[in-house]
Amino acid sequence: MSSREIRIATRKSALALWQAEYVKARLEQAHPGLTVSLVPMVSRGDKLLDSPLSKIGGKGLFVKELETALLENEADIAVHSMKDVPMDFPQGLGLYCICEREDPRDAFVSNTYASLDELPQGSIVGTSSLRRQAQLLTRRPDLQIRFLRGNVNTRLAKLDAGEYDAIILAAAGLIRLGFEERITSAINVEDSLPAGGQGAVGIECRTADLEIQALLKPLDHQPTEVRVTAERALNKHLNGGCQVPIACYAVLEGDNLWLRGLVGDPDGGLLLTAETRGPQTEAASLGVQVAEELLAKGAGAILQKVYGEAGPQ
Ligand SMILES: NCc1[nH]cc(CCC(=O)O)c1CC(=O)O
Repeated sequence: MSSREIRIATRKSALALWQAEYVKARLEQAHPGLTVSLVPMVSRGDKLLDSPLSKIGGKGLFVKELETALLENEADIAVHSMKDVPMDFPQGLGLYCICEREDPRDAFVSNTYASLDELPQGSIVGTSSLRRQAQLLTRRPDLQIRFLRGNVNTRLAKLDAGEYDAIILAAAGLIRLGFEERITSAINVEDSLPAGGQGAVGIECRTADLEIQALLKPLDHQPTEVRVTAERALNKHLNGGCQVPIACYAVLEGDNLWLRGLVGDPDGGLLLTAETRGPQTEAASLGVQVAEELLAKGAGAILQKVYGEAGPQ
């Protein structure tokens, strides 16, 4: 079995390559003698880095090429940031492994100010996440949110060029790429509830490839999988992806899961929240439950407004 080669389809961004190398190292460590190689490819999302993703078809753009490579047997597994993985998989593919979660929080990064609270009135903050924007503007209606996209290195370079007073990034991406010291302050989940799956890496492969699925088993992290399952169930019920103002975050309390969800108006001023606690064996239904509560509070109207502008993913 270990004489088999595993080919990892990956995007070429620094973070994607880091994640693919991480999975390669973990697989080689778990299975001495196994050969693991990287198959780097350019996704449509990477070619369109400067346009608002919400206007060019959503996050799915980053995974489609990788999935095609799996289906055409040009690669065996694809490594993804869980927060970018669409809820549904093409026929013949599925998610078979979720690795241990890195810090799930959003990070405040500034060369001038120590924290969100210290930003002067009217400061310019870079993010292109409607989820971050909705939460920031609700807390600080005075801030000016400016569009910021590109990979992690590009975003930091734009901050350093003086285009923004501060930017918000996922702490996990910064930590993985060795930029932990650029995190000026991590933002409490109470102040910026993360995106579903943020900080977790997942592995997709062919449903029929039981041999690969067995090889992936040692990389699976059960607590992370349970948490991300609840978060993704919430997102799925709201038809959401990363490019919608939906946040959700689950933590384990013994055998119980505590799931918090939020839908916010990107223009600020309105954050709908809901939460529940229940047995971790019910992760998916807890997600649906919180999503239903958000809908009952009026989340549908906010999402309709966003989808109306961008189209559902
Ligand atoms: N949206 C892009 C993206 N996808 C995953 C990460 C970071 C790491 C992660 O969440 O695993 C990022 C960058 C960011 O949001 O700052």
